[in-house]
Amino acid sequence: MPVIKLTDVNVTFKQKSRDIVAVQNESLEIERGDIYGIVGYSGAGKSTLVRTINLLQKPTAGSVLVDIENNDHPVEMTTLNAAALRDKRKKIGMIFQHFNLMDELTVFGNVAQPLKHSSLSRADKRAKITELLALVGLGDRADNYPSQLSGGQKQRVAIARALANDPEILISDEATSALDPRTTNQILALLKKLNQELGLTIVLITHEMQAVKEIANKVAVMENGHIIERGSLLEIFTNPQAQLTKDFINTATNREEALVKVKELLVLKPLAADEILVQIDYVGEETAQPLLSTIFADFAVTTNILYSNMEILTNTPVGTALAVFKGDAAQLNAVLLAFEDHNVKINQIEIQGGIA
Ligand SMILES: Nc1ncnc2c1ncn2[C@@H]1O[C@H](COP(=O)(O)OP(=O)(O)OP(=O)(O)O)[C@@H](O)[C@H]1O
Repeated sequence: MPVIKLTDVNVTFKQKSRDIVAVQNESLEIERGDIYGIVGYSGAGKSTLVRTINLLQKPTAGSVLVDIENNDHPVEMTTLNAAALRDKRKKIGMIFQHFNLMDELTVFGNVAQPLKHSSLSRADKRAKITELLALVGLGDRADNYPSQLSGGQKQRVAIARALANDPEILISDEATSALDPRTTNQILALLKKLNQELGLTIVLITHEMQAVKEIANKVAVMENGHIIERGSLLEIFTNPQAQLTKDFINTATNREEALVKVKELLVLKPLAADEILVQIDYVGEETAQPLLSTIFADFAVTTNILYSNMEILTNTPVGTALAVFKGDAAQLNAVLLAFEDHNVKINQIEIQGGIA
């Protein structure tokens, strides 16, 4: 049983002049322990869809099942009364782009907020807050005020606050969008640690595919209120279908940029008649590298690698290389077939103004 199951969720905002359909009959299942990235440009409907999970946004239609207790008895959130909903929401923490801390409270006071009505004793609350601050790396900042903290530290306070009631699910709504790249990576690393150590399910709303690539194991891409593509991180990165998905991936890798540069280079210094430019895409280190290392011995084809990049996505190496192969036509053809036989994607790339 997934921990979150949205079915045919529709959210329509009634405006004076027209209705805005922010989410159009979308369904989404999130498994316990997932870090599920929801990617899309501003206005795609990401926040609206995800906010239906804790009913911060009431769907116009559809079902929102959440199985917080992990007992295969999910709760239909849309049917809960106010008290029951408050109770469930405690188990769904949230963090935001602008942290939403209370400036007049100390770090300790901010993290204490969600525990105001908890049945814990004063001493237990204090111990809990101290433990949470240590967990997010702010053990020595309890008495500071938000104005004394950097953006990354503020987000850590917000994370500690979101964890105060031991949630099962954490919704991160553009939580790293206001941070610089280094701080972003630190916050993402913290989220990953919480996912691994606490078993926290994380829903990561973002317009940055880079963030998704760092920590998510699943991805949904949204556009105009629809999920236009979804899958494992590996599937989405290695075999994107929609143009929008491809665009997002290009922003998170420098593949496209490398190709443009290599093409420019080869216009200036054209390929010889016995040379071809190829793009090699592979998944898993056992695939392309052994082939590349024996091309000369096997086919008398020489290789000049102009660009090569490998990333680890959910523990699997995913690589791209741009290379010039040089040899006689029959041998070049044999090389291309050998790569395909080993499930390595290889494409010959045409160079405008050159012979390829
Ligand atoms: N309370 C609201 N009233 C009216 N329209 C709304 C409301 N909330 C969102 N919308 C509209 O719904 C659409 C989806 O917005 P949503 O915030 O879900 O997008 P998003 O993908 O999360 O983008 P962003 O990252 O900019 O918030 C937009 O057209 C937005 O203007």
